[in-house]
Amino acid sequence: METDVGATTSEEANGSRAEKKPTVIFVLGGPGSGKGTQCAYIVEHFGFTHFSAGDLLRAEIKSGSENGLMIKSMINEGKIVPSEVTVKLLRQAMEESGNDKFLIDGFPRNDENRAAFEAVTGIEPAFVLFFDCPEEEMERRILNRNQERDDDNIETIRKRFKVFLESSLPVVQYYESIGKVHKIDAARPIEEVFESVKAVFTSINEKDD
Ligand SMILES: Nc1ncnc2c1ncn2[C@@H]1O[C@H](COP(=O)(O)OP(=O)(O)O)[C@@H](O)[C@H]1O
Ligand SMILES: Nc1ccn([C@@H]2O[C@H](COP(=O)(O)OP(=O)(O)O)[C@@H](O)[C@H]2O)c(=O)n1
Ligand SMILES: [Mg+2]
Repeated sequence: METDVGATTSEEANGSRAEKKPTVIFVLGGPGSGKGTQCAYIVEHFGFTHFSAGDLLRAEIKSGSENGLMIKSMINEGKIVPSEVTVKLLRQAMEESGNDKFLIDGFPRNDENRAAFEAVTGIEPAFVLFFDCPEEEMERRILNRNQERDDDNIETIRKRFKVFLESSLPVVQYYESIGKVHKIDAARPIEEVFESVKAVFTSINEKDD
């Protein structure tokens, strides 16, 4: 029987009314698979705010932060920066954005990243987009990328591929095991890849209606 009409909930009464958690989609795939490129299109069409973990780390180096040198040397070695640093940057960026729908690209890159984000934010991704692309194609794309990144040289690229296989693919496999992965064939022209991406977002929106 409904007897509490007009009453405050216990959450309101103690001042800690739970806010709705933001929607987060993780965008994963090897280096050069097209994560950043596709995120730009998703933002245009579906109103998400996009954060690239790599971009946030590069901005942190530029800002002259005390972690800058450590981050720079890890990126140049293709290694994964400790989650403490990356999760803090992501959380700050999300808070400052004012939006509640996020595409997080290039994160989580290992199990430590995944567990730390969940522990700190309490957020689990709505789903995960995984851009599947052969290494030769990713290598070709990175070597043509022209973003003047210190890590876009053949020696570091090979290290990044190794880290991707050893540490990042297991995260994708974890999300696959709980049915959250939408795998996209990323070895096609940009527009064709986006057609598949669009189909994923459209079907999710329809489910919500
Ligand atoms: N489907 C595609 N076909 C060919 N080149 C692509 C495709 N998607 C992205 N690129 C190009 O490949 C490079 C890497 O793409 P980017 O989006 O930066 O990948 P990631 O963020 O996964 O490393 C960029 O120069 C981009 O313009
Ligand atoms: N979650 C993350 C993401 C990136 N990084 C670092 O940043 C580098 C570049 O990441 P990125 O996502 O910009 O690279 P791409 O996959 O876009 O080529 C990685 O090789 C790591 O050294 C990290 O340590 N942790
Ligand atoms: Mg990128």
